[in-house]
Amino acid sequence: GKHQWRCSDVVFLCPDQSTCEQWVKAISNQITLLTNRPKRLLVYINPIGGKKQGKWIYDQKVAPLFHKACVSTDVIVTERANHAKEHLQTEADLDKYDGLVCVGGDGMFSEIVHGLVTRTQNDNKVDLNDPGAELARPSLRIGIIPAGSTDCICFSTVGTNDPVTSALHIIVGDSQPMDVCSVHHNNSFLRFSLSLLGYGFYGDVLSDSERKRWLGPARYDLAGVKTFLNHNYYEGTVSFLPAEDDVSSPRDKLQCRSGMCLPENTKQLTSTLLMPFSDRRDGWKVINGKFMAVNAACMSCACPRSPKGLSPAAHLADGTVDLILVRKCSRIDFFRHLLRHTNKDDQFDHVFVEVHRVKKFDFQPRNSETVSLEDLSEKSTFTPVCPGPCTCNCGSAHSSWTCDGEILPHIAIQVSVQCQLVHLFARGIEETQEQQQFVFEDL
Ligand SMILES: Nc1ncnc2c1ncn2[C@@H]1O[C@H](COP(=O)(O)OP(=O)(O)OP(=O)(O)O)[C@@H](O)[C@H]1O
Ligand SMILES: CCCCCCCCCCCCC/C=C/[C@@H](O)[C@H](CO)NC(=O)CCCCC
Ligand SMILES: [Ca+2]
Repeated sequence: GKHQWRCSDVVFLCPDQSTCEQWVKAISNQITLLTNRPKRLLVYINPIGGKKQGKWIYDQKVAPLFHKACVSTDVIVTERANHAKEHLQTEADLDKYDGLVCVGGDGMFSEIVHGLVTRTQNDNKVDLNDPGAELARPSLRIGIIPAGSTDCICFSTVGTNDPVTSALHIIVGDSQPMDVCSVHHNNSFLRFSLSLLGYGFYGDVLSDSERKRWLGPARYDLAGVKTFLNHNYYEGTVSFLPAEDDVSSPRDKLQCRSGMCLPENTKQLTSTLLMPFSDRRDGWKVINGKFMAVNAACMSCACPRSPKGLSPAAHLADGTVDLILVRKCSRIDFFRHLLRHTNKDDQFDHVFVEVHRVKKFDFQPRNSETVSLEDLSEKSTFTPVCPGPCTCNCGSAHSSWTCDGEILPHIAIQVSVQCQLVHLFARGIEETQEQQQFVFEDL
């Protein structure tokens, strides 16, 4: 139930020893033929993510299953932030392995992706700072054993945050491609975004929650309430290149399910993404405004706190990102909007919310071409939305971007979807027949 997988024993009875040996041999031979199954894995464990249970979860729930399935492992328990990323980037002998395993949350998974993708670009002499470069795809798949606070990437790709389920998807060698957004500031690469890139509300929640890391997962709730009460809005310009196919839309209520987002279903998308960089302004749309939040979700961002996610119909590997613009509104309206993330109501059905399915977008804060966080820390260059005392709670002129839980050092950014850049040991969220029927009736 609820997308959870469990191990089950099957007992075969046979009349004599030699038949038994024949069966064992035949079964082993068949398993060897399953080339999708990984045999050697490199495992990174973040011992301090989430409730600090990463090591325990791996040792108690995952390692015994790998052992049973004859999957050999090298395990690295990280000693500091960026340990896993640097190890992958420079040291790890990747030819020895069939895949990587990340035991931790979204932040740890982001480290692994950054390490692996950077290593792949270096090996292929691709310049990450060039926003128009075609990135090389890593050959190793990544498995996520959820042990963080939000674990939204695991939840959105498997349907549950359960270490045993994730371990079994790794063992059977599932494969799910995944879109990644690259984020640049002018011609310098900042980061990849794998789940939520958020300015305004989520940027403020994350900035505040980083100061409360000692609180564990509860830090997000406390920072969320504080940010909600501050009720800040921010001015800026969003320019975007809409995804031109009209077959899908962020409001079509068609959730991404197992088998939908596979390379064979989305071949045409990868080719349209490789347009020359110089043509990039054709077909772009520009929106100026005062925003409570500018969010970009390249997958649904479903998590236990919001089971249908930030953009329920976003697809895992369709080469697009859903850009959600929440304009300045009253506190009660914003509360209604937030609340709809937690129930079945449509969070986009408000006059102050619009959502676009896009391939690329830029954000430029008002009154600034090159604002960086260093600039913001200097009072002299600080430009408030409302000069002098005001009653609008504008607080400060600029928010910051959160990128999978990390704060970006720049506010003016350019974002571009890298279609199916990485592959996970997952198969997307599986659906029961009743659930399919329900979606059909809804449509
Ligand atoms: N040994 C370590 N000591 C300190 N920090 C670490 C260590 N290993 C990894 N990290 C950092 O910890 C950060 C948070 O980890 P992780 O994502 O696993 O947990 P979380 O923040 O609780 O969960 P989530 O990202 O799902 O909210 C990561 O960004 C990672 O860079
Ligand atoms: C009235 C009730 C209001 C409830 C509103 C709930 C809305 C929840 C949407 C959550 C979307 C999470 C997307 C995941 C982002 C992760 O990459 C990031 C790092 O782990 N976590 C957060 O940003 C943590 C973000 C936490 C935000 C509160
Ligand atoms: Ca997508």
